[in-house]
Amino acid sequence: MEYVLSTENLSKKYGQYKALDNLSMHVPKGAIYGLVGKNGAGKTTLIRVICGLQKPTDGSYAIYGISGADRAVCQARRRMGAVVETPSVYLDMTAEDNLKQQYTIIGRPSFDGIRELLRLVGLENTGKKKAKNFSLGMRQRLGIAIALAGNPDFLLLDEPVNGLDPQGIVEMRELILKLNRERQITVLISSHILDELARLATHYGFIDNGHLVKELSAQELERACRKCIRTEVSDTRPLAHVLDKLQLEYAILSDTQAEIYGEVGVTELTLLLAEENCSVRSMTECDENLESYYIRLVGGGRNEQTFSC
Ligand SMILES: Nc1ncnc2c1ncn2[C@@H]1O[C@H](COP(=O)(O)OP(=O)(O)OP(=O)(O)O)[C@@H](O)[C@H]1O
Repeated sequence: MEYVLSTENLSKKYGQYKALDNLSMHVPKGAIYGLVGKNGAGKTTLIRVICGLQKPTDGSYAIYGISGADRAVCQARRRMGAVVETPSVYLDMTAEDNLKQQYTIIGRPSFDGIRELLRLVGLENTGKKKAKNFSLGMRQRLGIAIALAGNPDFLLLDEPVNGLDPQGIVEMRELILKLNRERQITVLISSHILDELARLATHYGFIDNGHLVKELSAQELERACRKCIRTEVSDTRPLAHVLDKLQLEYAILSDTQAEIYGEVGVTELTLLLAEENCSVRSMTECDENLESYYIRLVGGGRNEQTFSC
């Protein structure tokens, strides 16, 4: 698999405090990678290191396969755009003038493409309105337009929906999806708003105390969060027989334990098992979502409801 960004045991210390602790992650090309972590987990620090705003204390990272320690990483960074913390927007300028300013800073030879960029982020009708009079959502989208000025194919967004109203959140989501699907831009989004990430992300990295606790694709997460009934019986052989008859999907975990997927009629199953002289010791419904999965990973309980049999 081709990775736009990979890190290997990346560490960043502030004095004795480890903001990043042996963090290893991999962002595949074309992904929308959700970097999930609570406040202070190290998300912004990671993005700042990748952007070259801070030096790592230890470990390594590579952008498009080019090591962060290599001089050529500056070239690789030209393919990156980022909005870190608050977007860097000139508040006394219009959206168009902000983009002209950015074009000049990065040395683009003409202002061609600015109208298109404004259209892309939904700011084409803001005319003479200055950025200081924009809503937070408009300012965020202007920040993204500025980050897109250099035509990057990798975009890093630090908490892009923080503080946005529901309308702003929907607009941001549509913009990110459009950039990813229509312009093939790989996106890394840091967030702790899990519901929103779940609508976008194709891959996830869960960060806690500066360490990447788990990395997986959306499909793998879906499988891990699959609704199931965890069942303990006297013997899983008759259970398997009954489940085959009922055409239910299942996984045998041990001689006495199994997971059953899909809609299970608990009473019917218990009666059929009784006919096979198989007794049910317990049935536990497991129904996870991104939030409960995350809480289980970084400590806390699992979303479970137990039926006593
Ligand atoms: N310049 C700094 N000096 C000392 N400590 C810092 C510095 N920058 C960040 N930290 C600490 O490093 C830890 C990680 O901070 P970071 O901003 O990366 O977290 P985060 O996951 O982005 O959190 P949030 O969601 O609140 O922005 C925090 O405990 C923070 O206090």
